[in-house]
Amino acid sequence: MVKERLSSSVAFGRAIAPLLSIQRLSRRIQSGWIWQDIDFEVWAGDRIAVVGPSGGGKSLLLRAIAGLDSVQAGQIVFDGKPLTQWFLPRYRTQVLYLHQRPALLEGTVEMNLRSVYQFAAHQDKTYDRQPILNDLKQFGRTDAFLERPIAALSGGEAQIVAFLRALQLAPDVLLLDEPTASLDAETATQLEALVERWHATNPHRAYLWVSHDPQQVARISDRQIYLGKP
Ligand SMILES: Nc1ncnc2c1ncn2[C@@H]1O[C@H](COP(=O)(O)OP(=O)(O)OP(=O)(O)O)[C@@H](O)[C@H]1O
Repeated sequence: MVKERLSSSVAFGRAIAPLLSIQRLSRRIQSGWIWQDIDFEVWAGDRIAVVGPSGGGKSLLLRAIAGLDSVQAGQIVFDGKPLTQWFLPRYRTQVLYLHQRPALLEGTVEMNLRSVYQFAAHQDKTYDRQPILNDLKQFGRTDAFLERPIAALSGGEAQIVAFLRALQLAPDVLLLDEPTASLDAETATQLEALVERWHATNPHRAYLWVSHDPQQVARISDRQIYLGKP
């Protein structure tokens, strides 16, 4: 069962076409349908929370939108073009999924930040240290943090690195899967601020954010997509 709650603030000043259109999307696993006939649109500027009980299929929805899992019916249209017609690595630079427990490579923080530029999909971009240093300041960290080995990072620090690695690529849409679930309140607030800054920098941007925390949902979203039993 999917319900969409719209706040009154999202109806005005919109672009003429949605960034993402989710059309009659359905996902089945061995035990049956997780969700069926999901329909909604993501417009430039949207801040959407994906909410509902555990097992409702929130992660599976984000993974499907990211093109990481296949679906049994329906389609996803991004920028006017069905996902099936997108070169997936290119699509995933623009619609970017962030795991709850991000995978980082062995080596230093900076090696991880640089590593994404090796991929063909990012070859039109170059690593820029200064904005990263500015962002790190927000987390109370200096240049020395870039030299830290990944193996020595806390879970929260690893999440910060994953965010910086993703945001430096300037995606259009972020798919955030409980990104602050394992963080202390201060780091969670800082990460929220980082996402808000990324979002506010360009009116073309939007995000879907899975959260179980009603207070966070109120802070970070204008609309909610509910997945689960009615
Ligand atoms: N790859 C998979 N194969 C089969 N079943 C899966 C797979 N991934 C998830 N599931 C099942 O699908 C259901 C929905 O999983 P999902 O992780 O999307 O839920 P969720 O709403 O994100 O839950 P939570 O809030 O606890 O993170 C769960 O019952 C889960 O066990």
